[in-house]
Amino acid sequence: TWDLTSLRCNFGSFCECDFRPDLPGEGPGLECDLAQHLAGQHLAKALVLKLLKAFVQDPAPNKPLVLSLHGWTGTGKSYISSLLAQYLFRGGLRSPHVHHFSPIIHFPHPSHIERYKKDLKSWVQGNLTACGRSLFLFDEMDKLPPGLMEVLRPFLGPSWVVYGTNYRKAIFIFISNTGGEQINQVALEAWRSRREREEISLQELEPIVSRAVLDNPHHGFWRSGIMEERLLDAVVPFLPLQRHHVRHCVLNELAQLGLEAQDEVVQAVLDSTTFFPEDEQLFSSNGCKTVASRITLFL
Ligand SMILES: Nc1ncnc2c1ncn2[C@@H]1O[C@H](COP(=O)(O)OP(=O)(O)OP(=O)(O)O)[C@@H](O)[C@H]1O
Repeated sequence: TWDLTSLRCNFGSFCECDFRPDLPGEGPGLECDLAQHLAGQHLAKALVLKLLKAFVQDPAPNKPLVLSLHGWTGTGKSYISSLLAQYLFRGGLRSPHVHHFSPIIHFPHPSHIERYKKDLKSWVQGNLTACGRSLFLFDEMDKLPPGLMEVLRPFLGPSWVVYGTNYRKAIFIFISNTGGEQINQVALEAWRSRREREEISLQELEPIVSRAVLDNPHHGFWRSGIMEERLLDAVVPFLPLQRHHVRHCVLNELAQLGLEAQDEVVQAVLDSTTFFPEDEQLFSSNGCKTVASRITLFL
């Protein structure tokens, strides 16, 4: 049987599939959701919104949008990615045009690297042929078998157009903890010298994070040429979360459960959170990662 959508998709570069971007600042939309719910990430929020708006408004982008998210555990990298999927694609993470790769699930055996390479390449190519507006999410980039990511390089640049499908409309997001310790150090030094957290700039973090990636042989970009050829549109740093950010996460979670903010619950979650460094007790050891599960203990 003929599927009309895929027929249109195969023959036209206009195919937008499930792509329904909803980004603007007023009313519901990604910007509003991030403003309300994303705690403590002024750089990531501004950068992602700016790049995404420009990309989505461009009917013929000259390369795919390629973002690499970096930061300590539980600081919102997966969270922002799932919101992005939700506000770009009907069905969000469950849309058939949103593809999520996790090393443990998809690439568990380093000895199968050649097969993974072949499969990944044909998977990306096949899906981009079906829909130029696809989102590819790669989690835990620092746990991938070495060499795998080099098959993606041709898809991330400006010149990959095949069979009338515009490969340059895709979005690639890469997530890792690489650079997290370095970002934490900058945030700690800022705090120690009484600088506002919001004064920390991308210009100061970007080279530090890029260096950490280039120096990490376990990161998927290692020797892939992706960094060297400047195929990333942005390195997006996530700052470590402080006590008041964790509090924000607790309030988000309670609202999500349809519950009023209860001081005892907020306090109990904060009391059970561990902070570092030892002396200052400033940043949450696992960000907001275990907030949801701990809340249920105190309700
Ligand atoms: N900055 C934040 N603002 C609001 N909520 C957050 C933030 N960071 C984390 N959370 C909450 O904590 C949960 C876990 O965070 P998330 O999975 O995004 O962490 P991560 O940065 O991807 O961590 P990891 O590096 O361990 O994968 C999210 O689903 C979200 O509910």
